[in-house]
Amino acid sequence: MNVLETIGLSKIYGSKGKGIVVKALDDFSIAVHEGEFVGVMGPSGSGKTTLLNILATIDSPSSGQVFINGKNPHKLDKDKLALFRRRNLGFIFQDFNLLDTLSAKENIILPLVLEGKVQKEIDKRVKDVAKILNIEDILEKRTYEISGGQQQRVACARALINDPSIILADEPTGNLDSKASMDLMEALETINNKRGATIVMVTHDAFAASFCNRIIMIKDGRFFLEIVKNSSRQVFFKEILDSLSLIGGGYNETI
Ligand SMILES: Nc1ncnc2c1ncn2[C@@H]1O[C@H](COP(=O)(O)OP(=O)(O)OP(=O)(O)O)[C@@H](O)[C@H]1O
Repeated sequence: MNVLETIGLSKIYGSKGKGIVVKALDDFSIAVHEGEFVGVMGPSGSGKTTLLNILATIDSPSSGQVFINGKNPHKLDKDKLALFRRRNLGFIFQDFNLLDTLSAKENIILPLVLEGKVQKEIDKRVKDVAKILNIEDILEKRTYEISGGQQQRVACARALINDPSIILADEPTGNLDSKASMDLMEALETINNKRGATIVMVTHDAFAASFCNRIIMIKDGRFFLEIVKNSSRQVFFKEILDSLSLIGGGYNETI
């Protein structure tokens, strides 16, 4: 079953009258099945953030449609949309986006408190996700008392706690060192494998991308190519590097 489907998405910024028109997405269609871990890659300015913002319903498309679990969230009114997002989407951002006045645990349970869940249910869920993400020992700490890597794993726990239909991650390793990136990607891989979470992750990082099952490359707002992991992560990593050198746009210089 497709958890996510986009049909002919286009996004135009600016107005023709003012002479500045940018076509950030151009007839872009993808389908993501339940339980997939999909990476979105492409050169700077290719439309990745625009796509993620539209999927996250932060922005709306100029034309085309988005379906999440068969429903088009862009057609919902404000109240229904807030509920839809809380129940269907989990978010992981580059800069963690945790509230520093709250403890790690309080950050994680926020979506459940908003849903009015009972304490027993909340405690059980926190215990489960904390174990998967190896953050059991830091639950009572404030965000400024824990490392960046731990903060990002707390953010993952918050994204996962409501069992969303899909987790959207925007450059989740962007602010992490290589050890913390490795820990985070292993955690996302476990969430995907053991909990069957569907994840769509935008990344520049070929190493992080090698943990995905499938990579979609985007160039100038259009679908460019896709690669599917068929063997080991190491082989997939090499295939990703090869595709990035093909797509150009600055990737060639960094490889
Ligand atoms: N609010 C906006 N108004 C006008 N143009 C925009 C706006 N947001 C993005 N763009 C333009 O749309 C295009 C796609 O931008 P987008 O941020 O989606 O790319 P990206 O692939 O995420 O880039 P990066 O990897 O550098 O973050 C770019 O040409 C960008 O300048």
